[in-house]
Amino acid sequence: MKPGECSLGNRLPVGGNGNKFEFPPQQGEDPWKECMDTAVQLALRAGQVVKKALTEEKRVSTKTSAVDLVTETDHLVEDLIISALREKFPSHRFIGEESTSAGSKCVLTDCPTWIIDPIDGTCNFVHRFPPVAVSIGFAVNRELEFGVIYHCTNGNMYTGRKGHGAFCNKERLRVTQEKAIRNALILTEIGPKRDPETLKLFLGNMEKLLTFQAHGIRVIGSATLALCLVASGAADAYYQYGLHCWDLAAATVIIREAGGTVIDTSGGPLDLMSCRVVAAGTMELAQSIAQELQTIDYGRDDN
Ligand SMILES: O=P([O-])([O-])O[C@@H]1[C@@H](O)[C@H](O)[C@@H](O)[C@H](O)[C@@H]1O
Ligand SMILES: [Mg+2]
Ligand SMILES: [Mg+2]
Repeated sequence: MKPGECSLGNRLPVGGNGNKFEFPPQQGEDPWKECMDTAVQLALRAGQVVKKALTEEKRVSTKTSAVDLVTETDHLVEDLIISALREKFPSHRFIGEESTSAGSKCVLTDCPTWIIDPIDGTCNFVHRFPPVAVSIGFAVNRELEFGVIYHCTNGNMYTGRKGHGAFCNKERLRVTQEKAIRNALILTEIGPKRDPETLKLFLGNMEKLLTFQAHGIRVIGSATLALCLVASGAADAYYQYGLHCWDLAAATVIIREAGGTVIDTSGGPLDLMSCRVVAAGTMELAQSIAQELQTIDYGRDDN
């Protein structure tokens, strides 16, 4: 099988260029429902492991900087999730935060691909600060199909499936309709770089939005949970430089299915691998924020 090609086991793609994933239309079939149900069960199972480990002693290491933390639980949970999925869906592909950090290629092809952050908010996890999540996203033909984000300490299960809405547990999620920075509650995250130039740009972006009389800016330590708060209407927008595809994949589906928009900081379409994002309940607010931001270069996940 050549890179980018993938087989469905007993289901071969129909027509197309052999690389695209097309299913024969089958009445009532919902090709990815089984995958999403599996993701929810795995997020719950992984979330219990994280919750138990939160209060225990941890061995902490660092990755790209002194504040970019990782623990043995991040690795254990990612291995748990990927091994269970690989057993059930052997033809699928996987992008995991810790596998990527260990050298695996971070490449999105047309194949069904799972995009996993085993612990989002590892710094919070190390400090026993509650916002900690397991995030599982899923894409086919490079299109995000569904996202599952489990809040490990309060038990909220956020789900979103393309064309089927977004939920927190059983409650439907809807974004706000706020269009102006001056009335908005905005969330962001700091990212792992702490050099003086980056800090100047990060604080400058915050200062710019505050001079536009934003009601407030909040940093909670978990990009995925902050994006879920936008999807639930508890905040109006989110922006960040320095997050990754595994922070974005699941949450992007959830926000879109809650009626929100997720775009690039340039104001153009979202580029999942670009390590940057603006998300909001309305396109007007997303664009207003994007045009005020100074870019902080974090490279790309797929480089
Ligand atoms: O590493 P992790 O805890 O999964 O994810 C974290 C993100 O949620 C956060 O937005 C970012 O600022 C941190 O640098 C880190 O990437
Ligand atoms: Mg993580
Ligand atoms: Mg993360």
